[in-house]
Amino acid sequence: MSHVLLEEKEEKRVPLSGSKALISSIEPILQLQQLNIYVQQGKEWHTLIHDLSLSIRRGETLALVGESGSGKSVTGSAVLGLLPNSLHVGGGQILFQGGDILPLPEQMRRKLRGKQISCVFQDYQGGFTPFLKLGAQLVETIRCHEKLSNQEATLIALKWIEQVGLPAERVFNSYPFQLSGGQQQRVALAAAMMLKPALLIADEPTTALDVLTGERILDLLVMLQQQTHCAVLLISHDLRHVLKRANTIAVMRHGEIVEIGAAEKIKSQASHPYTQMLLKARPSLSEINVKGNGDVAATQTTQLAMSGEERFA
Ligand SMILES: Nc1ncnc2c1ncn2[C@@H]1O[C@H](COP(=O)(O)OP(=O)(O)OP(=O)(O)O)[C@@H](O)[C@H]1O
Repeated sequence: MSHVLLEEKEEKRVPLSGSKALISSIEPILQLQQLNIYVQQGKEWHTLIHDLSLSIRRGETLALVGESGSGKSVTGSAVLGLLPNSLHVGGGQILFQGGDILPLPEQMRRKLRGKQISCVFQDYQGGFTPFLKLGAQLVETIRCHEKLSNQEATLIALKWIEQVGLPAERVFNSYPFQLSGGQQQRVALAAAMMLKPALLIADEPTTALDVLTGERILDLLVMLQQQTHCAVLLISHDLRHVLKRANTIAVMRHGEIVEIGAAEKIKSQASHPYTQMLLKARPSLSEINVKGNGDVAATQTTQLAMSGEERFA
């Protein structure tokens, strides 16, 4: 299918009212159908991802979880069209808004990335140029994809910095190193969402952050997703961390999905022993008592306004 067709479909998108009930009536934004990815070792190709199928609808979050090395990031990279040369998609389809994007030339995949399929990674610093002010970087990204003047792009960038809970003008005029990790991840989220993508791939967006900052970033991600109704592929090694934020959970092990289902069902009736093991793997944040001035329940702490590390000094 052509890129033009993808853009036509993009324009015909119907915004949802936020009701999860509406989700099922809309065609999937992303569908992976029996995806197979191989790695080259010497002269041989070995299977890394085997017959992986999943789908995410508009307004839905699917969490792809599993232990380190299970193939989550490779799957996300395949959707983004960013697989390294040593890895190769050897079968299956990646349907984006109904069309298989695997056969598209790199130039078209690049156009999709950032505009219609965006991403945030664990390494938020890697996403920014260290010696350029953040505002200039956001404006450049916007103008790369939209025919807008500098002034128009600046207004959008300022709006989105504010949207992620940061003081717009100050952050706009800051270098990345002048912000904390949590603040930089907020700006990375603004950058990922400001072009209103149909699909956001969030690959371990909280792993490099402390637990409470990570919780706030995930809450922010959910809030932005509800505003924009994009589909989210949330990649995490921590099942319990994503349970309450995802509609669907897909559990990966050794390159295969071993269990997939509604988050509530996975939580209460996980059938695969590996899923059950992940559920027992570590306590949820709500079960951790944070020691501070007296014991403070972590769930309460996350509801407090941005504080400490995240407050813009
Ligand atoms: N460029 C590469 N060349 C060869 N093998 C790779 C490459 N990238 C990843 N792999 C292999 O693919 C498998 C899946 O890696 P992947 O990064 O997707 O795991 P993951 O589930 O995302 O793990 P983590 O949670 O640690 O990021 C691993 O065995 C890894 O060694």
